[in-house]
Amino acid sequence: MHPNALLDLATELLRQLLKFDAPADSVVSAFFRQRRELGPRERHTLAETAYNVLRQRLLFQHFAQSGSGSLERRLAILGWQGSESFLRSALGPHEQQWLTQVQAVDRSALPEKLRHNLPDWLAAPLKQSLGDEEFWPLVDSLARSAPLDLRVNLLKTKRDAAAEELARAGIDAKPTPYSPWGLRIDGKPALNKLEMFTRGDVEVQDEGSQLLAVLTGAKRGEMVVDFCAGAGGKTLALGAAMRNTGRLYAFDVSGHRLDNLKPRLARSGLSNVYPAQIVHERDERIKRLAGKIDRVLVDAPCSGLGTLRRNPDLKWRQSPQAVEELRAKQQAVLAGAARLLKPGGRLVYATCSLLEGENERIAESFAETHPEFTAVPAAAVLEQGKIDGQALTSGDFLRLWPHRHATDGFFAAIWERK
Ligand SMILES: C[S@@+](CC[C@H](N)C(=O)[O-])C[C@H]1O[C@@H](n2cnc3c(N)ncnc32)[C@H](O)[C@@H]1O
Repeated sequence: MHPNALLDLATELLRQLLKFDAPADSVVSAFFRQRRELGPRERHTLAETAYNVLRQRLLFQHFAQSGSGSLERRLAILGWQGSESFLRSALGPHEQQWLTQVQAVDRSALPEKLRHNLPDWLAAPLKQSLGDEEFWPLVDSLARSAPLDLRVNLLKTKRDAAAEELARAGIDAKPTPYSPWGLRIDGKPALNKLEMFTRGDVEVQDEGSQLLAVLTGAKRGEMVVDFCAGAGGKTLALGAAMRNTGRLYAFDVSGHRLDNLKPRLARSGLSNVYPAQIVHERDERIKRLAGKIDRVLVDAPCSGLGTLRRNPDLKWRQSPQAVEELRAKQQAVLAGAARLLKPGGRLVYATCSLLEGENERIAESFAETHPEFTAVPAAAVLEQGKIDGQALTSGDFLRLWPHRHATDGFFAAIWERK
């Protein structure tokens, strides 16, 4: 494609994304669906450029105050992720000069806000949690894209065998450092055409997500509920850990999300999963199962800020008000789900948020109002599975950070019903 045409497309894509009226990944997918003529390299350049702008929006908006042309074109030039000579061949002489000037700016001398590219309401609590020194490594990790992790379906194959099959397809996969089921891949090869993927031997799943299933500890023959199952990433991991026995209920209020579980379930070979749409956390179905369940995972609706490497738009689409609303929901969902457990049963509350407000504070308030539950240290549970619990926890809780663990940000708290 001609450089001018590709730069125009990047400009148009940014125009759509910067409205922030839908998640970036769905905007990008819809944009590509309408332009089937685009090849893989062009798609890669467009998507990476757009995500780079979302990641460094404050810095690029600052630079874009100078220059000419539409704001989105200036941002596309600043965030360009293809070859520089290709980009430059699309630029007029003024744009060339402007880009050279901007590239020469010493970024380390810029104000903090232009270096961390976070809204104030988010930067402040993160600094508070991590301290000034560790805040910057987090910022660096959020500026990069995430690796691609796979969970090997042990019902169908072994981790070594899956890695060998990937190697035969020219894909280098290494065991993940903590999850016993994980493989990590560099880059983003198209996996969904591989036979091992359509056969259900592997699923794409961040190592952190896999560890939530490890913490739930579902066993053969048990009654287990995945309370916020969504498209079932964790359901599939739980079902495999149960060796396709017992009963695993996959609840969610969103029928649409549960629909996305169905093809994954078909690939997985699992027959112990019962997906069901519930109306809310006080649904009749929950009442009927109260006191009967061995393990409940509450993968709560949250701000998703732990996934900023993959979803950098969230820092611009979330707000303190939205987080407050989520906190109320999280408390209600956790309290509703807790009623399911039988004595001795295990409850896991998890989020993919980095914020203490959605994590430690929710766990603490649950503990205060639910004396019938005893806290279980996450490190102890991980160590039973021969995983380095100390490295992954803070106090009683699992606390995963992109810069420390190369996973998305995750939190989990565990209790046992007395
Ligand atoms: C973090 S997502 C779950 C992701 C999923 N567990 C996975 O691994 O792919 C949170 C889910 O909670 C669901 N949800 C929101 N309110 C709920 C409620 N009151 N009861 C059950 N699920 C709820 C949302 O529809 C969403 O799918």
